Formats: sequence, structure tokens, C-alpha cells
Amino acid sequence: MAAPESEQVIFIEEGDDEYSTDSGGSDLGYDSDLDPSYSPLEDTHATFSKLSIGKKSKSRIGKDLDMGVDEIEEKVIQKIIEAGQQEKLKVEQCKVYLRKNGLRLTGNKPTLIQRIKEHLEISNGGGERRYPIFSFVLDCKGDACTGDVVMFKQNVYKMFNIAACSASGPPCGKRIVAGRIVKESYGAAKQQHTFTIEVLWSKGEKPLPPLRPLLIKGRNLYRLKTLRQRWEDEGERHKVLMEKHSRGFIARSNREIRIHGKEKRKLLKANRMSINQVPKSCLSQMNLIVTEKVEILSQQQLALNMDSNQMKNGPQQLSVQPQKPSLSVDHRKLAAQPQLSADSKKAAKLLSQLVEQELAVMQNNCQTQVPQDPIVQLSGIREAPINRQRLKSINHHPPTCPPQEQSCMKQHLCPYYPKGRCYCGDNCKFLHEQRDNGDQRREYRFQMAAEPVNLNEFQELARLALPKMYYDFYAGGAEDEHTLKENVEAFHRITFRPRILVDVSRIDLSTTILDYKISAPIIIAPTALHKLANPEGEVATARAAASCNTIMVLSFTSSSSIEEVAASSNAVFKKRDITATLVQRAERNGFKALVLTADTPRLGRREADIKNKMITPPLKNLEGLLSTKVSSDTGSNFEADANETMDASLSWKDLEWLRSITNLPILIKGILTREDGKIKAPSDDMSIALFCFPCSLRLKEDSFPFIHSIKAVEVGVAGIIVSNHGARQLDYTPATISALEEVVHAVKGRVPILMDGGVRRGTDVFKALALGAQAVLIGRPVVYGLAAKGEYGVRRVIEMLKDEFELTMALTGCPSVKHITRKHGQLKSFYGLQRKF
Ligand SMILES: Cc1cc2nc3c(=O)[nH]c(=O)nc-3n(C[C@H](O)[C@H](O)[C@H](O)COP(=O)(O)O)c2cc1C
Repeated sequence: MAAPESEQVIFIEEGDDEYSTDSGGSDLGYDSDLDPSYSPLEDTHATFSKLSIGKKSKSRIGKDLDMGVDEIEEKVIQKIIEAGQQEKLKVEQCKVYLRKNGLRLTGNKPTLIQRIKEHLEISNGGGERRYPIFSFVLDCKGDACTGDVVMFKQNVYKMFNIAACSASGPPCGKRIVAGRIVKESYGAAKQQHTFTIEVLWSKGEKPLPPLRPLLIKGRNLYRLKTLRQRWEDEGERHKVLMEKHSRGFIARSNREIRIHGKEKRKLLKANRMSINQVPKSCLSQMNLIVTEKVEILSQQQLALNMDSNQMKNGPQQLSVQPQKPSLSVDHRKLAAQPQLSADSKKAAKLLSQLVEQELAVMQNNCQTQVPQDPIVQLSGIREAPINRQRLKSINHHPPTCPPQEQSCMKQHLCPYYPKGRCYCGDNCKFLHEQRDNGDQRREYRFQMAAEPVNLNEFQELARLALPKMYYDFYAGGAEDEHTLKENVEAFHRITFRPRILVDVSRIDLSTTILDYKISAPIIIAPTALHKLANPEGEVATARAAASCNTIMVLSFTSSSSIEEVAASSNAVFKKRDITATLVQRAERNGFKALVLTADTPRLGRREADIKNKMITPPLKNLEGLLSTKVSSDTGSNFEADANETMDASLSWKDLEWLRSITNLPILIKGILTREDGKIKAPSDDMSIALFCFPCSLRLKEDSFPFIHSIKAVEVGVAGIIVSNHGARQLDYTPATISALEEVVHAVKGRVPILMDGGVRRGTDVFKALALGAQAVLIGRPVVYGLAAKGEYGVRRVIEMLKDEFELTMALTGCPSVKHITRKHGQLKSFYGLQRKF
């Protein structure tokens, strides 16, 4: 007999604590629990009303009419199945079988037949044989997706009230369920994350029949310590997860925006209503409070008047007794006076506004600590209770609470680990910043949903998205961070000399670097450990670079391997055999040039990392070559690792060795002086050893960046990167934009010069080109984009910079990069005078 369709889905809820406000539930650690307007029943009711009422009654009617027909049909089906000829079943027959066994009816004929076959196979203990307990080896760790084969243990309750969605009484036992996640979605009404799991086998109390679909909320599934099988291709799973995360992000953001609007409307309504609803007794009480306030206001006004008088009339005015200000009438009488004078009307208006305020304060206790803008106070309109954070200046990252209070912050399970942003594992002992406060979380989501309009806004988003330790790692510089600030501020001291009436209807941003054409003179600088910013790491960055048709330079200290990214490398390790191996791997993977970072004989002193006891994830490129073990106990191993691997004795002669092991051209990064730029010129005697500079990466059609092949240069450099390593090495080196000119003059155009450090605006790109750079590289903005919005974020960073650069070209009268000259800019001197470059 066919079971009604409503019975085909089992909705699992875990006991009375079903809607508790624990935050460890949903996949990204942010749960709908925080939504004050959230009614947990709504989604469930919606689901049930869809599942049961309409369909149930219909199917009951149908059931009575069709009973006889179904029984005959069942027998036919049974025969076909016994003969092992399931393929011969018609769609309707499949549905009869599936309905009878309470299975899903979705899908086309082959899917239905496949489901029947599987059902036959896994009934009678076949499920457990096919999916044995020991095959569930991985902890889902708060992140599961469609396609996962999972296993969990759950409480079973005797009494489960479907309408109230809760179990009553103690659990009557436990059961183990193994199942396949066939669907997962964020509910339309409340964006609650729900999984549909097809049961493969179930044991214990009230076991569930095989292939029964089970609806289970995300946070419950995760709370059940769910284990999963390994996928054949875990990379594939990663893609599915990424897609799910982005959907989740959008769903949560939408809800945040809705809640935000709702709260605002609620507050405004409460404010409007409050003045009408205040009982008179209460009003007179308020009068007292308000009167004092008005008097204080009046006195302040008087003080101001006195000041201005003092200015006008000199010191003798000080002895004048202050007159009674117009507002200081006896407000205690105001309520009793039927006719109000103009002054007292004013006062009454002020008074009523203040009453509104007091009420609003009563209603929003939480806001009393937030200093109110006096204008907002007097207007009587309150903003929604959100502590807006201003965008911080580029190098500023204040702790969320003063250091002395940090000890009282609750230590909790690392929320970043499941998101792939913490590499310390389950035992993470680091105090990641918490966002326990609902407002802050809401604000965070609100901000994350917003589309940044410039690169600096990406920095703030990255700060919100990342654990403090990792944000500091990316944002920080060496020691006093003087150079870090200078790298950015030096750009501000250059202004433009724009040309007018030039036809700029078509702007060509493209340029050629070492014979390779790229869409704009903007390249991605090598930066370490992109997986701290996003689980996809350098692969996502590379894809973004490819889609923007530009070059990405991959760091050897990347968290994805050379093979994964198939890009460039840029360091010489102390152990030369390691360097040789890496170079060979780079060559094997299609790399056509190398970038040698020459400013890192030792690691700069980055105090934020020292304080945070920075832990790095395993360096993929070094796996099997060096110990890549990560310790969560000892804190910073970054410095120690770097000092073990970097070669402090590296000198110009070693470039000869590097050249001897590769035919790839080598680009040198980290030059800041004319001496280093000039001595290494091709015409110099030592050129063979010293001029194996330049290289760059090229994007292949398959969207991975590859190093450009460059013309064989007999001797000499193919290019130089003027860089101070993003101010992470030696503090008090000049800003790179200030050092650029010196190197450009020394090199005299014999090799192309690139620069990086502090480029945040299209105008900065223009300034660098005007000073003689052929292209710029950007470091931090890329990782900020990656942290905030993944591959899309990196793409946006590059696109934004390109757009700004294009606009600068148009407004300075430069239709192509060739038109950008030194005459387009001038330096602001310390004395405010302008000087041409
Ligand atoms: C987090 C981080 C990691 C970096 N890692 C490397 C690296 O592995 N190799 C390298 O040559 N430069 C490295 N750099 C320096 C960059 O290549 C680049 O010179 C610098 O970031 C440019 O400055 P900007 O961040 O202001 O754009 C790193 C910079 C940062 C911020």
C-alpha cells in the first residue's frame, strides 16, 4: 500500500535543546540563533505544511480510490523485480515501489530505477556491508556538503511533538544512522541550513528504514559529531563546499540586512509611539529630569556667549553677571500652563524630544553605554543599536579589548579551524578574537555583505574575516613600522600635473613586460601563505590573476605547492639541494623564469607575529624536503623556520650558481639603491654572475599563471623589482616610490624596472609609471581581497585598481601607458612648494 508522501521525510530534531543558543552549530559558525526575531518553528512549520496538509489529504483520497489498482500493480512490480528486470519498470511503477517504501520520488526514470536497485541492495543488512562503520574516518568538523556519506549517533525520543518541533521527556535510546547527504539548502524564510540525508543503514533504537530521506538542521548535524567517508577526489568536495559557503554567506547577509531594517523600523515606531503613551505622572517625572538637562544646556550656551563676548569686548566683560538665559524658565510649571510663550513652546518641544529620548534609552538599555551624537539625541531619532566601526587607517589594528582585559576573554573552540583558516587543529590553544556579541556579529555580516569601493575597504573586511594572528601577519611590518606607513604616505606627497583637451575616448591600459602583454601594469606580488586568508589559497589567487589577464608571482613559501599553482618561485634556501629541487620542479611545471628575493638574508623583526606567537601552516613546497610539522604549543615557528632555511651568506656570486642550475631567467627583487641597481648593469664586468634578474609569470590558456619565457639574455638583467618587502624587513628604509627614481636613473633603461610597496590606488600606479616603473606589484591588497571574498575578492581588487588607473589616465590626458611621463607629476616638498619630478 502506498504511504502518503508526507511520511516520506523524517524530520529529525535533537531533544529539548533543539533551539538552544549555542553558537557552534551552523557550518560557518554563525547561526540564526542570534536573530532576535527568529522563530525556530517557522521554517519547520513551513516545511511541514508543504509536506503534509495539501499532499496528505490528496494522497488519502487517492489512496482509497486507487487501492485496488495499486495492489495489482504492486504484484506486477514485484514480479519484474524478482526477475531482476528493474530496467523494465515504467516511471509510474517505480513511483509505486518508492512510495510504498517511503523513498524519494524525485528524479527521472534512470534515477528512480537506480534508487530501487540501491534500495534492494542495501536492505537486509546490505547497507552496513557496503558502508561499514570503519569507513567513516573523517570528522566533518562543522562542515558537510551534498555528496558526503556521513554517520552519526542520535538520541531517540518516545514522544516527539511535530507541531512544537520538540521532544518531550528523556531520550528512550540512541541510534546510529549512516546516510548520504543528497541535498542541502538555506531555507527561504529564515535561511536555516537544512540537510536531506538518505539513510543507508541505521541501528539501535527505532532504526530508520534504508533510503528513507531524513531532514536535519545543519547545527544539529554538526552537534552530533558527524563522521564522514573520504571522497575519491577531496578536491571535488572542496569545490562543493566552497559553493555551499558562498550560498550560505549570501543567505546570511540577506537575513542580516532584513533584520537590520526591521530593527530600525521597530525603533522608529517605538519612538513615535512613546510620546503619546507616556502617562502624565511619568511625564512630570521626566520633566524634572529634563528640566535639569535644559538648564545645563542653557548654561553651556551662556558659557559660549561669554566666551564670544570676552573675545569681542575684552577682559572687563568677565565681571558681567550672566543674565538668565531665555530657556531657563521654570519648566516645572510648564505642564500646568495652558498658554505657552514662544520661549516656553521651544522649551516644551525640547522637553518632549528629551522625553522621547529617555524612553528610547529605557527601551534600549544596551545603548546607554554608547556615546550618542548630540544631534541625533536632540532629533529624537535613534540609529539601530549597531556599534559602527570606522574604517581604520592602513596600519592600524587596535585590539578589540584592552590588553588587560584580554585575559578575561572566554577561550573557546577555534571557530576558524572548520573554515580552513587555522592550522593548529582541534587542539588550537590560541585565543582568536571572539565575536560573541550579537551586534558585532551582525555588523560583521552586514559589512561583509557590502561591496567595497576601494582597496582600503578590503583591508577592513579582511580584518573582520580573519583571526587576529593572521590578520596581523599580513598587515604588519618590521619594528616601528615606519617604512610601512611611509610606503603609503610617500605616494600622497606626489600630485599631478594633468593635461587637458586630449582625446581620451579610448584608453589603453595594456603593457608589455619582458615581451609579454598584460592587461594593465599591475602584477600580483609574491606573498606567503594564502591559505591563511582562504582555504583555496594561492590557487584562487592564481585563477583571479588569470581572469584579469595579469601575472602572479608565487612565493616559495606558499601554502599551495608549485604543482598546484604551477607558478614561480623566489628564494634561495640555505640547503642548496632544496633550492635545486624546487627550481627543477618549477621548470618541470612549465615555469619559464624565477624571481629571486634578495632582501631576506634573515627575517625582519615583525613584532605582531612575535606577540601572537604566529603559527604557520605547512609549507607545501617543502613537504618531504624539510620538516613541515606544525606545533600548536610553542607559538611562532615562522621566524625559526625562516632562519633555518634562509641563507644569510647569499651574495652576488651565488647568482652564478643559481644560473648554473637553471636556464630560466632570474629576476631580482628587493633593490632600493642606485649602487645595487647600477653595479649589476649588463655592461659591468661581473655581469654574468650578477645579472640574472628578471622573470615574470605568464597566464596560460588553462587559466593558471606561468612564468613568461623571456628572450635569452646573454648577460645582464632582464628586470629589477624595486621593493622593501612591503616594509617587513628593514624598518627605516625609504618608501619604495621614493627609492624608485634613484634606481631608474642608475639603470638608464637597460632593463625594465618594476616596483612594489604601498600601491593602493590607481593614482599610485600612475605615479609609479610616471617615475619610470614599467609596472607595479601589489601584495597585501590581494590577500585582503582573498580573505574577504575569495577568488572574487582578488579579482575585484585588481579590477578596481585597473578602473582607478584608467580614470587617472583619462583625467591626466594620457590615452595609453606610453603617454605617462615624469612631467605628469610633481612632488610636494616639506615647505609646501611643488617640484616637478
Ligand atoms: C604577508 C606577506 C608575505 C610576503 N611574502 C613574501 C615572500 O614570500 N616573498 C617575497 O619575495 N616577498 C614577500 N612579501 C613582500 C611582497 O612581495 C611585496 O614586496 C609587498 O607586499 C608589497 O607591498 P604591499 O603589501 O604594500 O603591496 C610578502 C609580503 C606580505 C605582506
